Amino acid sequence: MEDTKRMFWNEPNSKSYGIPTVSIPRLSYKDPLADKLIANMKPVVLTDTNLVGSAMKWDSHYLQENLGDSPCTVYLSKTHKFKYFDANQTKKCDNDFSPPTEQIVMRFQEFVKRLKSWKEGDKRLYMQEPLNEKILKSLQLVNDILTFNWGWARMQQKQNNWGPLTTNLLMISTQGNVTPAHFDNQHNLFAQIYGYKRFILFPPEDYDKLYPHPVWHPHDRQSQVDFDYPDYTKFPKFHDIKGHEALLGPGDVLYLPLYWWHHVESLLQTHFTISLNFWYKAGPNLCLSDSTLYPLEGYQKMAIMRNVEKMLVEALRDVNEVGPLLRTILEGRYN
Ligand SMILES: CCC[C@@H](CC(=O)O)C(=O)C(=O)O
Ligand SMILES: [Zn+2]
Repeated sequence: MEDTKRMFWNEPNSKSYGIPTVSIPRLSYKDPLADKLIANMKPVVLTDTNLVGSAMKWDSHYLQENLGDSPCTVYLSKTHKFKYFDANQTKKCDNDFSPPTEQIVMRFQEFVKRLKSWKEGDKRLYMQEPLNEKILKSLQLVNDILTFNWGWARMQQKQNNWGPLTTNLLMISTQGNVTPAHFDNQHNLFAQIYGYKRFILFPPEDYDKLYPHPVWHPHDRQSQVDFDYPDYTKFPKFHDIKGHEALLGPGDVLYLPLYWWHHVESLLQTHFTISLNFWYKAGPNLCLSDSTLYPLEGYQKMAIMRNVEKMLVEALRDVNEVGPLLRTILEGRYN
């Protein structure tokens, strides 16, 4: 197994996918440029927000003490990839969809036990559980959460017109796990608590280079391109992709704008990584109105493309008719 590990990972413990990247700016949250980047929906790493300062003591022992018998959702994968899928969308796939990961619920203490004994070659583990009353039984943990830097988070939410906070997802991943390239339709303040994660981001307008699965597919919002073995015949434009890269360590917060693609991996410096995200719904500026500025931004065009695709699936009923109809509109008229 050792060789496999070496094959995939070169120093410093991260894969090289052969994708040219530029660094995402790392700024103090006090730097006016930081707020400017966030206002313009550009990614930025903030180094000193203290957003989850009270969680910096969260290690497996502390969390076991405070989450012990709480049920938590754990994904298992035979590979290092944890590609999200919506189990409710498999019916349109006439059973040729095989889930790439297993989802099980186990007591947190059981998860920690398996995490600690995990070794290369075992099924990989990825615990992903929203912080809510279901698992928050310890006053100590509730107090930690109450002492997050909510003032700063709320100020960002307000001044950037984000919608409501929907989720704080607690993530605990075995080293080397990868969340393949996808986008979310929420703004994200991603806080790294323990260990290191490497992000490669792509702007919304790279939609054509990342070939997302169709909107009706269980892997909606996920790129079809396997970054380890890209199929350049099927996905030729992936050749021209350029990324924005950031290495996140304990205390760092990445502002990951709505609809920005991201590929995320837990590095090998530590046996596991701990992260907590803050997902905010999109604000009203996603809807077109009299005050909309033209030309439209990449994320606005992405929303339009998704709405058109969804409308066609709805209207035609048969997903196999969507392509031919779009080609009829396009060929000889718009190309
Ligand atoms: C389930 C969420 C996974 C996370 C990426 C990662 O840390 O592996 C992500 O994609 C996000 O926070 O949006
Ligand atoms: Zn995501």
